[in-house]
Amino acid sequence: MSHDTATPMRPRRFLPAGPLTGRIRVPGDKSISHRSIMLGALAVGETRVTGLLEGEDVLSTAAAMRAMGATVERVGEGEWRVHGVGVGALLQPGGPLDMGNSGTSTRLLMGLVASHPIQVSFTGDASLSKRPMGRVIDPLSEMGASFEASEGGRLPLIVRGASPAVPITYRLPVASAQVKSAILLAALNTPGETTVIEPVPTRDHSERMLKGFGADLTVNVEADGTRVITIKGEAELKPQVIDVPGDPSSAAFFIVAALLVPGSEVVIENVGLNPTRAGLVEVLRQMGGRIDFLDEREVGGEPVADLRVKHSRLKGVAVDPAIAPAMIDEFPVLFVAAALAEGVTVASGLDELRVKESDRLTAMAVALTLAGAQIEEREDGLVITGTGGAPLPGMAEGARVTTHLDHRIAMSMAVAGLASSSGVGVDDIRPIATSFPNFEDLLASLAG
Ligand SMILES: O=C(O)C1=C[C@@H](OP(=O)(O)O)[C@@H](O)[C@H](O)C1
Ligand SMILES: C=C(OP(=O)(O)O)C(=O)O
Repeated sequence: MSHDTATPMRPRRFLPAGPLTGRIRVPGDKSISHRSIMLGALAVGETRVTGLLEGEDVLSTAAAMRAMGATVERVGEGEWRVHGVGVGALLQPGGPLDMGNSGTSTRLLMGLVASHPIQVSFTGDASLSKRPMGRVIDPLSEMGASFEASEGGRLPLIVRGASPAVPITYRLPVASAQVKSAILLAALNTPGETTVIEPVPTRDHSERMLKGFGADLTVNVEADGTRVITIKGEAELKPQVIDVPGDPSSAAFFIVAALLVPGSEVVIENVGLNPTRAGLVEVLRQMGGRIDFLDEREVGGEPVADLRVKHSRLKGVAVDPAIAPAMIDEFPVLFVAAALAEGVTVASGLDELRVKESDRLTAMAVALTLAGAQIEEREDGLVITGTGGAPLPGMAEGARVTTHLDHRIAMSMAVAGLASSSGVGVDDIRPIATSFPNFEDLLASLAG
């Protein structure tokens, strides 16, 4: 769904809150939800999914897989059934695929299409149309696919799949799970063995799920931590039953809100804690955040726990750049936590944040400054001097921060509003529905 034309902007002011208390459950993990539908659509037979995130990004993936021949049906809240067409049997869609705001849908589906004998045109909203696709065009071209992209390798673009595609060995030049996954998905319908070399580990849901669906995939970790992922092509995927764990990237907003608002104590149930995703909790604990894991268990092949979070006095830290991939989507809300900590937080090595739904370094530097925080923007990160626990001043009535069609900026600044003296105005909360449709309801339930 595209926000730029479909409905008018929805501004909202987020006011200071009293203690946040209670138990909540956040929606299913967005990365795992996308992959459940894509892999289900390639398996022959019925894949059953519970806990699927019904956000706009995942609905874009569902619509695209339907357009390419799969049956993708909602049978209840978060409960979906997918009947796949089989690897190699995707159909040419009748028209362009609208990817809305979703980078994951676009890049992973470009990979799938690249090794099928079809031609597909991809479009997206104003935010997605600014994001770089060259990073997937390069390896997929080596595999034999051809592309007609807009200037700078951007959407709208056309992919012409290769049949047969050519297996490659590719060393990732950027730490990106989307690029890795695009190549692995293309490899499913490519004869021979395709190898992706990952010098810096990124989220490994594709590897876990491809193995779960029966693909022949191996991961070797070298002495320096480099991961070498090899997958055999012309795979036959078997349908699965998948229970999607709660999204740690969505839980992040409530973790930080509970840490910042005095008197808060919140339990967030069923949060995915895959080590390639759990960086935020580690950094917040280093800052002095009181976050306990209750009832640690496994859901859908992923580690999960209930998180108990209590208001805490946070201290600034130098964030180790090596942890960035394990919390890449959580930096905007970490910056909010840092703005109320005691002392200075330095976050660096974050060039990738400039090519997300917005330039998240500039967007957060500008927004937090408007809310009264002390921020220095650097080329690859931010330096934030915290208030020492005092609320942010907030903003005058009628003033609004710009979210640039970026859900994570909107939700991060909502949290800043709760932890402010006079509230924070957000210019547009529509994008929140891309990843977290019931964010406002859960916030209201905790604020009593
Ligand atoms: O593979 C995925 O599901 C994702 C990978 C990350 O993107 P990059 O691969 O661009 O880092 C992340 O930011 C995005 O929200 C989801
Ligand atoms: C970067 C994100 O998503 P995507 O790349 O799928 O648009 C995100 O959800 O923060």
